[in-house]
Amino acid sequence: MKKSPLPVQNVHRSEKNVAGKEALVKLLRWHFGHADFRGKQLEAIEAVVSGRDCFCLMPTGGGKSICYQIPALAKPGIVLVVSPLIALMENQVMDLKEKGIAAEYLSSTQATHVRNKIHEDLDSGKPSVRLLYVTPELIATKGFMLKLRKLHARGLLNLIAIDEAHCISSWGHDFRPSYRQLSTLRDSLADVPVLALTATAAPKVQKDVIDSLSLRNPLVLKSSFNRPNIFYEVRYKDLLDNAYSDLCNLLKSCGNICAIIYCLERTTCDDLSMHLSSTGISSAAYHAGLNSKLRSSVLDDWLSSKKQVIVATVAFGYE
Ligand SMILES: Nc1ncnc2c1ncn2[C@@H]1O[C@H](COP(=O)(O)OP(=O)(O)OP(=O)(O)O)[C@@H](O)[C@H]1O
Repeated sequence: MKKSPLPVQNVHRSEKNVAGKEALVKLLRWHFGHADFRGKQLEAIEAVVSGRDCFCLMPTGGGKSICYQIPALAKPGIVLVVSPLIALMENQVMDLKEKGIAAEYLSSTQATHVRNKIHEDLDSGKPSVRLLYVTPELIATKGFMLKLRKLHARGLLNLIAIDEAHCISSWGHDFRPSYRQLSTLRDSLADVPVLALTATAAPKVQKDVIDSLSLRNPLVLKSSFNRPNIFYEVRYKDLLDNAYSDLCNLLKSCGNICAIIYCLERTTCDDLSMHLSSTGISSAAYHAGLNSKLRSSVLDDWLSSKKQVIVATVAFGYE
């Protein structure tokens, strides 16, 4: 069943912080079913809803999306989300739509009629979309920037959220030249608050993100990277009689497993995967030496539990 948006108005006029918080928690519970905000989420949301720029460093899976999804529900207008991956945008938009939240993404992969419909909505007197996901490449086009300016002139642009903001920095591990173009957002849409989100902790990258996006007196939030639900154990390969058997025993002792084993080299992935399969653990290798069709079928098999273990290089996770 689709939920109708809660009629929360003036959350942004939260001189009384408590009332603002209550309304925001209500939105979180109603739309996402979470009991309360986690870590620095509320601080980030309150900052951007009040019009302040924010730089938010949170570990992977820390709950960054809520920091721009709740503001989209708390104020009339549109939140623009810049995201580096079309697959990521598709997933989030699908999830949001299932929750009854009006979200769309614009990408070159969409059919023309789908894109046209979104543009018609944006041009209409009262757009229904609350979250609009786009790639940095689209922001760099003159036509789309003009559209953003028009939305802004009509008072409809609430917030610009830049996901995976470290991609803007050439010091980062995922530098993406088109992210550099995002610096023009501040020139063209000067007073729209910007929320930069990343899980990359290097101080050089953080400074570069803040400078490149010309964030003004941003609230800088850094969450702890300690994940109490994750257990770490180090075993020294040199001290083991047979590292492969040790690994097999460990996997078998875990029962019904779903695992990723990272290796440094492609040949090790192939070799180890073959070894695991020979001992009855269903497994497949994943690395850049395999063509994209095969990689995606390995991924599907793992996601659908047809394969228990993926033995991968860092290619797994980048695509
Ligand atoms: N306040 C909350 N309470 C409970 N669960 C939450 C809360 N906020 C987010 N989550 C859940 O945490 C998970 C991770 O959230 P999300 O995908 O936004 O993280 P992320 O920081 O964007 O991760 P990534 O770095 O992978 O993009 C999701 O399953 C989400 O539903």
